[in-house]
Amino acid sequence: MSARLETPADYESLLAKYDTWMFDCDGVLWHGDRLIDGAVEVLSLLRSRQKKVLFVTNNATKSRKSYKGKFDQLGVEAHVDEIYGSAYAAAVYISSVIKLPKDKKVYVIGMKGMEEELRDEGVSFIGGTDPADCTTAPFSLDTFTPDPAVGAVLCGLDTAVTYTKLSKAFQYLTRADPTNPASPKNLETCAFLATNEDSTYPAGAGLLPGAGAVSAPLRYALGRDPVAIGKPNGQMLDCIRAKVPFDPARTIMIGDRLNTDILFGQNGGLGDVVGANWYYHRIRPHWSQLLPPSFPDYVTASIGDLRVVASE
Ligand SMILES: O=C(O)[C@H](O)[C@H](O)COP(=O)(O)O
Ligand SMILES: [Mg+2]
Repeated sequence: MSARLETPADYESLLAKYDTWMFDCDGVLWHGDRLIDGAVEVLSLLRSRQKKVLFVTNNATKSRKSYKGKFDQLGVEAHVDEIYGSAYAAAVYISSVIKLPKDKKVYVIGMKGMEEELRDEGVSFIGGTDPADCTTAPFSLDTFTPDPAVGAVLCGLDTAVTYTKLSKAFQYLTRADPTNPASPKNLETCAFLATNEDSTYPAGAGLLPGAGAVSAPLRYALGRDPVAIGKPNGQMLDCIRAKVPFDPARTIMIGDRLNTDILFGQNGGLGDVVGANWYYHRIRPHWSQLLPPSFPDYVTASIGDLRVVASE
């Protein structure tokens, strides 16, 4: 079971053990645009101790560059090569792992961040923030002409998700065999990808439906799950490793979700994982059946608690 971090000695022992500190963002560094108390001091303390600081977020609404803007706005020191989001990981996965042919496109259910990362990776896309897709007008198959170049659907957190977007994505994902959505022919013709599957995300005073809740209608209609690229998937760690050398045994992950952050740390063979701002998120039923409960090595109320070291 998890040990509670309490005394300066508890924190000093982690500082001695770990050179690289990976931080989840939503729910650990901030809630929406409200910074967690003490986050700035703790990050500068780690930098003063020559620690490598990395930010690893499943939030696909922003690109790494636009996240840098958010960090700047909040007065948090961060460099683009320290920031890894699921939009970036998904763009790299499409361009370098599944190697989507250059004449193919991605149909996007997502926001500007996903579009920026796909563009930066040279991946063509449609949908996303296109006003023709972000419409609440009724969707009609009679007037819809699918783009024959679409070879993948990528779904992430999209606060402007519409029935039109879901319907177009569903058409692309069942084009080869419309009578049997889950048929292997559909799988071969169009990849079903998700940046991440977080059921909720902490925004300001409470929780909102997360990326997993955006792709859920498609999962239900298709009768199959997407390939989820963000945490806990190792793809995120591969993206980091490609840019920043780190020793997993001397790396610690701090997160607020069992089935993404904690599992990501454990799957990646990281030294320890710490649950911060800790509340056991509801784990969607099918997760709890498929996965053994993963618990952090340590828990703390907030990353701000690490200040106890600085106050010595
Ligand atoms: O996509 C979502 O549901 C949220 O953006 C996600 O939960 C937040 O990502 P985090 O920074 O906690 O990994
Ligand atoms: Mg989080």
